[in-house]
Amino acid sequence: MSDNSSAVNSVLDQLSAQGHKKVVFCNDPDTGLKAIIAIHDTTLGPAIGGTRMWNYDTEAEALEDVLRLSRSMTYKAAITGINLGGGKAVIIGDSRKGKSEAMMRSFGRFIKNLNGEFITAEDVGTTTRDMEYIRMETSHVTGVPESIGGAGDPSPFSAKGVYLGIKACVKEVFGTDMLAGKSVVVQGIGSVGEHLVELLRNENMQVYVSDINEDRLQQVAAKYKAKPISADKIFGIGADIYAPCALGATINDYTIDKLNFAIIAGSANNQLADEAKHGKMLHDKNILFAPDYLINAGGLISCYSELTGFGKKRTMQLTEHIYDATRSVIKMSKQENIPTIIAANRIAEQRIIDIKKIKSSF
Ligand SMILES: NC(=O)c1ccc[n+]([C@@H]2O[C@H](COP(=O)([O-])OP(=O)(O)OC[C@H]3O[C@@H](n4cnc5c(N)ncnc54)[C@H](O)[C@@H]3O)[C@@H](O)[C@H]2O)c1
Repeated sequence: MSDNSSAVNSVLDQLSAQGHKKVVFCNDPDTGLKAIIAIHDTTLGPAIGGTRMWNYDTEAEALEDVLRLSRSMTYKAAITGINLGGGKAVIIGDSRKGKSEAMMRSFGRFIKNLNGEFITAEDVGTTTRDMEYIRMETSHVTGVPESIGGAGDPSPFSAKGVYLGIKACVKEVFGTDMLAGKSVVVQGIGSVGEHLVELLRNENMQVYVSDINEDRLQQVAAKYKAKPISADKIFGIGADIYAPCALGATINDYTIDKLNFAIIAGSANNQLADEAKHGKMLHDKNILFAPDYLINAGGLISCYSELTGFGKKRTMQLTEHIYDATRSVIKMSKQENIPTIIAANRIAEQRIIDIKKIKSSF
């Protein structure tokens, strides 16, 4: 028998390192499903997190991604003031070729077996249709279409939160939250990016847009009178704000010295390749970073509303808190001379500590 103990230890070590509660590996040869569900923390409520389908090169890469993303969900829910914990799921495979109803329903059964400890939603590589398939097997799924009782597409709420986060940062840097005349580069004009461009153009901002999908780039640029720029020009442009709305880790060892912006505020999850290192470098360079998990929480709030039965009005009210929450993070960062991401983490962690206390008191 081969000795797998070091591999097992290394997975458990990874869980311990970031404080994860549980990881479930899902394997269904009949449908080709290979997935990992990570539950980071459930102090505040059941763990919620999207299901991402991605063609990871290795299982180790998939595990690393799901652990990182599930931890962010804990912080996002905590700082937003909602009663949910953090989780995430990844399905390993090509979402354009490898998906089927049977696979999604099989995945739904794995979620069902967690008895409500994990609730999922749409993410990169999955659609509302996939959520409908999961719903056929379990009620522990949100972001299903409005036609079957869900809250529908969360991206307008995500964009609204990012817009409010930008406003809070502009207030700090320029002394007023008027956006007119300020310049912004929006990287990635998909579901969230397009809504954001609309909100920013409505305020007469000078908006540069970039997307690897050339047709979409030209279409969105023309629709909102934004300026299209190629992906490799992003860091050459000097603008007031950089709004990463594509994939994560765009602030890394290679890009950090090229950043010519006063503010970074966008929807992409995990924008800092190394949270501690790059958060500190931005702080030292006097670039104001709006913590991604805070300002992109509108989508999570929409899912929470779906679970609790709130309507769109209440969802928007909760999303509007993102402005004040961002201001609080900036205030703490200044007072304690710490990076904004560290300030946000402390506020989120404090809420979890406080709620843990009241849970043990009765
Ligand atoms: N949809 C939501 O409500 C929501 C909520 C929170 C966080 N987010 C995060 O925000 C980001 C955008 O989400 P979305 O739903 O708009 O995704 P999406 O898939 O609809 O859009 C992403 C866009 O980015 C483009 N893109 C990819 N790589 C690029 C690159 N290198 N340069 C420029 N463009 C690139 C894609 O072509 C696409 O148009 C993701 O990181 C997502 O995890 C989304």
